[in-house]
Amino acid sequence: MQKIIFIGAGSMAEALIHGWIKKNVINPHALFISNRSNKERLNELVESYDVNLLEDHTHLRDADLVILAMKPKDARAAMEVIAPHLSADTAILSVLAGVSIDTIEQHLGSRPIARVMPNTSATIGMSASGIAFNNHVTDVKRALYIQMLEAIGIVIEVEEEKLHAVTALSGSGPAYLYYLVEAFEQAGAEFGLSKEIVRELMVQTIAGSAEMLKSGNLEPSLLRKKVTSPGGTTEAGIKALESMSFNEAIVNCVRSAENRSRELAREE
Ligand SMILES: NC(=O)C1=CN([C@@H]2O[C@H](COP(=O)(O)OP(=O)(O)OC[C@H]3O[C@@H](n4cnc5c(N)ncnc54)[C@H](OP(=O)(O)O)[C@@H]3O)[C@@H](O)[C@H]2O)C=CC1
Ligand SMILES: O=C(O)[C@@H]1CCC=N1
Repeated sequence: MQKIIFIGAGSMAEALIHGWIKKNVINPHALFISNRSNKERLNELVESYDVNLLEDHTHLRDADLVILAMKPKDARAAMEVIAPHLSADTAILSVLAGVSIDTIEQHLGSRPIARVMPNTSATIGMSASGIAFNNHVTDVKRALYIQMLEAIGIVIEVEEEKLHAVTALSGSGPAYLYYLVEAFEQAGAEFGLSKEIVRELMVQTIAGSAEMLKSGNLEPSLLRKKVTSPGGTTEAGIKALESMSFNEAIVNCVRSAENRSRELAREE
């Protein structure tokens, strides 16, 4: 593709740009970026990635793909600005949480639309992405978009309705895990371990556990059992988690995020 235009140049847009350039999936010169007003941010990205500034919206006319990467609350205003400049068949790829394909079609007309829910690990090519398409996306384009996303992580095609859950799980998921590491660092400090030491130990523990889950086909409950010596330290720790309704807390976390995604869809 010769011309991919980002409408929105924040955290998620940069994660995609960084990952695609780092993995040589897309030539930086094929990427054009725009945002609402933060020119300094645009200049920073042009400097960092050698991408192009979208000079004005007339350049949207010959775009191969337009990527919507603004916050859901800003989507309506953004789409109203770009709508007049799109060609009839310009494809849209939206990373917006909650905002449905139907809503995008209401603002941008009937056209090929893909909804993707990636996460910021796209930065290092380790995203977990859910994707859904409308029926105007040809099989060739579906394969192309999936290939672009597979270059920066895993991609799972789902029904659009399931993207609420995907957003709540893997879209927001990195933040839950970062929060967990913050708690481990806080706990380690009580025993005189520096943040750096705890960080190194726990990052390796998380990475190793992830690899154990990926490499074997053992259930997490069995892997957990293999760690939990009867009457040992792990059992004591798990009991403390159970006493604080840890499992319920995680389920409620995901429920709340999934519900928020549905609210975002209604707010549009
Ligand atoms: N962050 C994440 O981990 C993930 C985010 N997402 C989704 O990605 C989208 C962006 O999130 P995130 O990158 O975190 O948000 P940021 O706040 O970091 O970035 C939002 C960007 O949108 C721009 N913007 C706002 N209004 C307009 C407009 N009218 N026209 C053009 N650009 C506009 C902002 O420009 P300016 O700064 O000039 O106002 C900014 O560049 C959201 O919809 C979110 O749901 C999806 C998966 C993961
Ligand atoms: O917090 C949010 O709404 C966005 C979508 C998933 C991750 N960040």
